[in-house]
Amino acid sequence: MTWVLKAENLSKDFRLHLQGGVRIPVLDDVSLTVMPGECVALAGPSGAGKSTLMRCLYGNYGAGAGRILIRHGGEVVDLATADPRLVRAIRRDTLGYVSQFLRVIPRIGALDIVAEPLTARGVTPDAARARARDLLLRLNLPERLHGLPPATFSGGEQQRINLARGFAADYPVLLLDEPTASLDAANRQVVIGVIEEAKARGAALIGIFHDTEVRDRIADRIFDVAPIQDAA
Ligand SMILES: Nc1ncnc2c1ncn2[C@@H]1O[C@H](COP(=O)(O)OP(=O)(O)OP(=O)(O)O)[C@@H](O)[C@H]1O
Repeated sequence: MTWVLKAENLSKDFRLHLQGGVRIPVLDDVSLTVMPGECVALAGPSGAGKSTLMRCLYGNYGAGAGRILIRHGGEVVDLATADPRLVRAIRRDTLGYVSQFLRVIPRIGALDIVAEPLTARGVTPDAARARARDLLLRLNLPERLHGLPPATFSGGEQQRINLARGFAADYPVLLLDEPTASLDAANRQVVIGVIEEAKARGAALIGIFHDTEVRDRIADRIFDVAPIQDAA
């Protein structure tokens, strides 16, 4: 079997222009290879750079050095240097990201927010909504909420909509940022089940899981993100 995502010698600094250009080194020579069907948990103390690494892997932050290779449509692409149109195509077809907080779109109902990654790929609206409905119900989001814009939903409801959106489209690679942070025990179990199914179909998952019970259940290995002063 061959890898689906490979970060090679990744480095990332932040430069604080409002503070006289102070440089904050966060990632230094990080290399990580992820296989299909594998779940890698990013670990390390607060401030070590886990979220920064995730954002680099999604192409949100440019890397100061290194490559982020991803298999996309039979080709290997370097996300760190890909042009924005290709990055959009990768995010549509190959690389999903479940962030901690839902980005609410005014006036769009929960069902359509979840169905959108599928319709973006050309799935018919009816089929996309049917899949979205199934996932929302499985995540205990009652039907009466499906048509409503989620701006006023609780934190846990919004997180479940985000999860349904992330898992609707069967991405080959999925990034998960604390996917169970706002959930009760019953919903955590549902999410563990959804994640296990994604792994079984061959999805590669990279996540930050502060919830150790969830991490122990689903992670195949831990990848330590070392604070830079310790790594030196
Ligand atoms: N946009 C930014 N500009 C400047 N510094 C940043 C930025 N984002 C993160 N940092 C700094 O980078 C370091 C790593 O932050 P990051 O959020 O990646 O850590 P983390 O390991 O995810 O922490 P936590 O577990 O607390 O969420 C921190 O020192 C943080 O202050």
